[in-house]
This record gives sequence, C-alpha cells and structure tokens, in this order.
Amino acid sequence: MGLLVSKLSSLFDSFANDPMRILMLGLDAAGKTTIMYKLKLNEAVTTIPTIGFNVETVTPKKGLTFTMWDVGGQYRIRQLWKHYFQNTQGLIYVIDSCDKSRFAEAYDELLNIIESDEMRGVPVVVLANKQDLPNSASCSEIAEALHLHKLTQRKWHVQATCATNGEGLYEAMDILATYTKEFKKQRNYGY
Ligand SMILES: Nc1nc2c(ncn2[C@@H]2O[C@H](COP(=O)(O)OP(=O)(O)OP(=O)(O)O)[C@@H](O)[C@H]2O)c(=O)[nH]1
Ligand SMILES: [Mg+2]
Repeated sequence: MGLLVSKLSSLFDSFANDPMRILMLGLDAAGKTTIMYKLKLNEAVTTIPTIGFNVETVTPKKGLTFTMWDVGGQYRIRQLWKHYFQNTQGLIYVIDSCDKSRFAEAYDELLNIIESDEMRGVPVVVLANKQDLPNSASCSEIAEALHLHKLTQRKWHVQATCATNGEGLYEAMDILATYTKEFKKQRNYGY
C-alpha cells in the first residue's frame, strides 16, 4: 500500500514537472511574437506578422518551463485559433494598450475563446502591452473593457507590460504559473 502511494505520488510529481502548455492569443500587432522571443532569448527581435504559429519552450525562471504557442492574430486567421485550444493549461491574452478603438473587438475575440468547452476553467493572464507608449490604457481600463470581473469560473489577472524592454513579463509568467499549477491540480483530481 505504502509503495503504491509513493508510486502514485511520484507519478503526480512527474506531471507537475511537465512543461505547462500555454496558449498566447490576441489581435494582430498586439505584441505576441515580441513577447515570446523576449522571454526565450531576452532580445527584442524584429517581427513580421505571424501567419500560422510559433511554438517554443520557454523557461521564464529556473524550474518553470512552458511550451508556449503563439498564434497569428490577423482577422482572417483567427478562425484557426480553436485548433490550438485542446489541452491548454493557461491562456495569455495580449492587448495593445494604445489601440483603444479595438478594445471591443479584442473583447469579442476573448469571449469566443473562453466560451469554448475546451477552454473551460483555463486561467487567463491579460497582458496590457505597449505601456511604454503615450496614452496607453491602464490595467483597470483594460479589465473593464474586457469585462473581466464577470469571469467567475476561472482565475484571471491583468499585468502591465512592455515587450520590447521586458517590463512586467516575468511577473506575469509567475502569476500564470501559479494559476496553471492550481488548474492542473483541479483537473487531476477531477473537480
Ligand atoms: N512600443 C512598443 N512596441 C511593441 C511592444 N510590443 C510589440 N511591439 C511592436 O508591435 C509590433 C507588432 O508586434 P508583434 O509581436 O509582431 O505582434 P503580434 O501580436 O505577434 O502580431 P501578429 O503576428 O500579426 O498576430 C512590432 O513592431 C513590435 O516591435 C511594446 O511593448 N512597445
Ligand atoms: Mg506574431
């Protein structure tokens, strides 16, 4: 019995140390690819609009590994987002904080994602990106525009970021990791 318990517990530990499957979405030009490579390489890379996806293993800090999927956000290819939902354990939703005229569109697309069965309960970290630019909206303005307070069935957080200099990214990944660990535990125990 003792052996069984210890085998089971090491099985759970190995699940716990698996890379977390993180999906990063958001409208075109929000900064998703810039964020991914800032985290991966600690460099502000020059990007072109993503047609399709990028996937990378990202280690924001020792002992924490994400398999991060960055999917192109242009209007015509958003219909492909749903093909990446399965087995997602954490969602990063990136907003260009200066692009206020598209906050409503960003909200509509977020709803489409989180209303999917496959994304039920998946925690969301919203990155209020491009905070270095003048007139960027604050985290609370973005939380309001995305109606985040209505999300009661999942953990969420909004983090101010600047992908080009990295500000806020590591804090956001820490919070995402905490939420994702809780989500994985709940799934393993089936509640
Ligand atoms: N000033 C500023 N520019 C940024 C920031 N993050 C990204 N950018 C710029 O925004 C533009 C678009 O960035 P991408 O990372 O390609 O955007 P994306 O979300 O991957 O776009 P798609 O692939 O089309 O979905 C690039 O010119 C980036 O350099 C930021 O925090 N501040
Ligand atoms: Mg991109």
